[in-house]
Amino acid sequence: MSSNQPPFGVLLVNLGTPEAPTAGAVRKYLAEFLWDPRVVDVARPLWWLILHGVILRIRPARVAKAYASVWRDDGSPLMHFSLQQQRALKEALSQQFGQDIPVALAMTYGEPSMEQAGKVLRQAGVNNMLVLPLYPQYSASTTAAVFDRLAKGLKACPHLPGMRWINSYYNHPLYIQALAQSVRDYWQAHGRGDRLMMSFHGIPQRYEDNGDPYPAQCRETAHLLAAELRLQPEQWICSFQSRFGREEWVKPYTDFTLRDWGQAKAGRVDIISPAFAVDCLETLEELDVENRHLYLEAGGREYHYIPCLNDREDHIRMMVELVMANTAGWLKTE
Ligand SMILES: C=CC1=C(C)c2cc3[nH]c(cc4nc(cc5[nH]c(cc1n2)c(C)c5CCC(=O)O)C(CCC(=O)O)=C4C)c(C)c3C=C
Ligand SMILES: [Fe+2]
Ligand SMILES: [Fe+2]
Repeated sequence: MSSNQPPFGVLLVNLGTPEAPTAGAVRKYLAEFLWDPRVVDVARPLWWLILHGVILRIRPARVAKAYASVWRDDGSPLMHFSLQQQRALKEALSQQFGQDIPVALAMTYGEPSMEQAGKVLRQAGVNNMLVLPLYPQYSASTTAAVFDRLAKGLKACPHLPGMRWINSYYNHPLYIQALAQSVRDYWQAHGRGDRLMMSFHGIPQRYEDNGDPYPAQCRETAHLLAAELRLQPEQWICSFQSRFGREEWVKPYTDFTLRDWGQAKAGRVDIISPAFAVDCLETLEELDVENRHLYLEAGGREYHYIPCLNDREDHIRMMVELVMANTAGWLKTE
């Protein structure tokens, strides 16, 4: 290993997002994302007909409008905050290790692709790579899809780097503490609600029945966060959002619960979404706009959305700890 060669590099991976808030770009994104059997497991010929014959003809125009309402200068919120996170982690790791640690960002669907990120790491001289999927809770539909896409991206690589992999961090003490601190910070600035809703992206109930541990890990994150905040059982709920299609998804549903609470004239609800490492369409549009209207129109009094951890210092600190714990033996001095 030459003296300026880094001991390892980090590959951060998130889901992917359209390149523009237009129907065409959203169609391209959804066509790739929703064709992955890890995401939708319906038999291929039937799913091809439904996807191309129905969904991709109708959904992109509606979803593009939602993206347009939250779009940023440098892309969608998911892209904007992921880039911020990548820069912050690189900076923090370089300070921690006293040398430059390359950190590349890839998306499972779209760009930057695994191939592009791999090139960045290769050019930086990386021989050992830690893969950190940005999903606190493991799901076959997200984390395993990263693995599939990474393997595909490495097919043409003659000399694979040493590789390690972080499967999940749903119960990591620093992750729970960062979530709790973000809630406390929010309460400090905006007052405190009567109930805290912890709303996670859902998956079909069938996926859990077939062994996907994601909902159980979400429930565990929620319990740990409630305990950290010393909440009583009636002060919090773990729910699931972002349903897609007609089959049953894991329950309770965020939107149905908010409607019921609104109709029961519940007071102030605070909502946080701990399944997402960064804010995205599903938080800034679905939770902060759509579900806010739903709750207030049903009769609820006040609704507050608490942002994702994004590039908060305690979030980045947790990532540094994850990296340190998973790169033992890769440092020159060890
Ligand atoms: C069967 C469909 C879907 C499954 C299963 C699913 C699981 C899942 N998704 C995330 C994280 C994100 N999903 C996002 C958007 C999104 N998700 C689906 C469908 C499924 N997700 C769709 C169709 C969309 C696109 C928007 C829409 O058409 O409604 C996003 C946001 C992307 C962005 O650009 O902002 C994220 C992030 C998780 C964590 C998860 C299961 C664990
Ligand atoms: Fe999703
Ligand atoms: Fe959504």
